[in-house]
Order: sequence, then structure tokens, then C-alpha cells
Amino acid sequence: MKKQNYLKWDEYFMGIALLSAERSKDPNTSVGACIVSEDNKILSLGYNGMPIGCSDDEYPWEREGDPLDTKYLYVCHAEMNAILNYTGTNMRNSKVYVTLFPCNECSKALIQKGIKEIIYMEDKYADQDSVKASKRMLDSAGVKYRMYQPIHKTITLSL
Ligand SMILES: Nc1nc(=O)n([C@H]2C[C@H](O)[C@@H](COP(=O)(O)O)O2)cc1CO
Ligand SMILES: [Zn+2]
Repeated sequence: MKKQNYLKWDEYFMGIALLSAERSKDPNTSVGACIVSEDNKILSLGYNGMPIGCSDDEYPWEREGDPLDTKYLYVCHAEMNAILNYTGTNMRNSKVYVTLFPCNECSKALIQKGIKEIIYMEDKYADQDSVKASKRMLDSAGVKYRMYQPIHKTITLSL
């Protein structure tokens, strides 16, 4: 009989999004994204980080203060990086597994790329306008979104 405790598709792709988030240098919120085709092939990965050439050590990671001295004007979101990291030509009808609900700017890009479903782990900024605007656009565009159902499985990786 086959092994029973294998990873289901949702667990596999969310697990990869979580592992990708481990690359983030953001001290407050690490985000990972995994874009998957209709037939369950991984198309691209991303995590939140500073643009290429903008040193993680020189740019700010602050959340408050003069906007120019906070991370927000500089950091690339995980979803945007996953889209930009894609080297193929067609992500229509794909899905994205993301550890945090996409903001309005990332949702615009996801919609324009033809992504049809968002599976998210956390929605901690649901009360912010960026997330409300995001959901409005996703609803209009017919993009489905659903929260990942955690199964509280722990995987230990020895690296
Ligand atoms: N969906 C998202 N994807 C992301 O990659 N981010 C990034 C931007 C920041 O680096 C961090 C949020 O920082 P904080 O406000 O929780 O300290 O997560 C944020 C969101 C929220 O919409
Ligand atoms: Zn975003």
C-alpha cells in the first residue's frame, strides 16, 4: 500500500511559500509566494525584499518615522517578486499560494497576469484600505480567494 502521510497539493505549495518566506530579511513580516499552473506545476517563487542592488544592510527596515526612512517605499512584495521572477510567457489561469493576503498593487498585477485563484495563509491587514481595495478588484475580476486550512503538520528540515 502507498505511503499515506504524503503532502497534499495545498500543503506542498503553501509549504514552499513558507520556505521562500524564510529568505526574507524583513524583521517584522516575512512573506512568501508560489505561483502554480492549472496543472500543478510551479511557475515561480518570490519573497519580500529590497530591489536588486539596494542593499539589505543599507536600506531601512523601519515601519515608522519619515517615510523615506521606512521600508515601505522600497521593499518589493513577495507576490510582485514572484510575478517578476517568472521567465515563462503564460501564467493565465494559474493560482498563487501566498503567506499573507495580497495588497491592492499586487492584486492589480495578479489580475493582469490572469491569475485565477489566491490561496492565502494570513489576512492580518484585512482592515486596511489596501486589502479592502484588493478584495474589491479581485471580486470584480472574478479571481477566487480562499484561506488555506492549516492542518498543523510540522515538517522538520535538517539543513
Ligand atoms: N501581501 C503582502 N506581501 C508582502 O510581501 N508584504 C511585505 C511588505 C513588507 O516587507 C512586509 C509588511 O511589513 P509590516 O507592515 O507587516 O511590518 O511584507 C506585505 C504584504 C501585505 O499586503
Ligand atoms: Zn503587495
